Amino acid sequence: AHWGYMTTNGPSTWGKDFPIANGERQSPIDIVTTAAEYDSDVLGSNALSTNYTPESEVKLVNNGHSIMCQITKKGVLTGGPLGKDEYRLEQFHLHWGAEDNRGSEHTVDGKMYASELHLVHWNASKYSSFADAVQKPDGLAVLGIFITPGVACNQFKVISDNCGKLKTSGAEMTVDTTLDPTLLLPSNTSDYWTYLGSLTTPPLFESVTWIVFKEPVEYSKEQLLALRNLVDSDGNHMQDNYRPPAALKQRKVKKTFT
Ligand SMILES: C[C@@H](NC(=O)c1ccc(Cl)c(S(N)(=O)=O)c1)c1ccccc1O
Ligand SMILES: [Zn+2]
Repeated sequence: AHWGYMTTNGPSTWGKDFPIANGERQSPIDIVTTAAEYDSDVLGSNALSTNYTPESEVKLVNNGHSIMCQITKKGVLTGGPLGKDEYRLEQFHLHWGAEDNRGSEHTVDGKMYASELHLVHWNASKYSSFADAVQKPDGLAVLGIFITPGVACNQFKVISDNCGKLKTSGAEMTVDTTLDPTLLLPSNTSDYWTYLGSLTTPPLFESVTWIVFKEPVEYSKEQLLALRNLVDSDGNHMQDNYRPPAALKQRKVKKTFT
């Protein structure tokens, strides 16, 4: 049966088809803030920097597990734990709950946010494509942004306003409007946790340098409701499409703030 988030095919069953589910560097994790190590050279050497070109049209896909925006413009992430390597923005997507008290994949001292936005990048300094990079230990970098209910996020409107037209799995559409991924980031992009992990969805490859911002961004109740009305590949409401935290094992989480 296809993997998903239901009792019959959810995260606790993924190890059957994807044995790496019990690997040494799986994601997400619970971020224990007191155990994270301040690492000045992560901060010192060169600050994390994003240089995204705004999309001139927005390509949205209901991939049966999430709503995904495919990026066509050149967008570069570098610095911080990535050093000099340039990682190119490939897509972004989200994970969310059926209610506001759950939905994020990473947790902070056990606290779950209502949703989590993932901007997925691949190492264009070392590999030729996302597909080439996806299985390499330094192949991917993902920005994790916590979402909390509050005021509407204007830049996210192009996605939340079109969820109704992307109801079923496989639905795709191109919206003729601009979108600047920079405006999906929190205002403070200096304070983050970073650690070596994996894709949080099958095939769970251990190829991701995670960068999780401390500051959440706000989406309105209506924007969160729009996500919950999507339908997944089994015809159920796409809700609770988050993997719970995996074991930290022998890893250290670094932080850029004191
Ligand atoms: C659900 C979707 N997964 C991704 O596209 C995905 C890719 C890379 C990363 Cl790094 C992540 S994540 N969540 O770790 O940021 C998620 C998916 C998976 C398999 C087949 C089809 C499909 O659409
Ligand atoms: Zn994700």
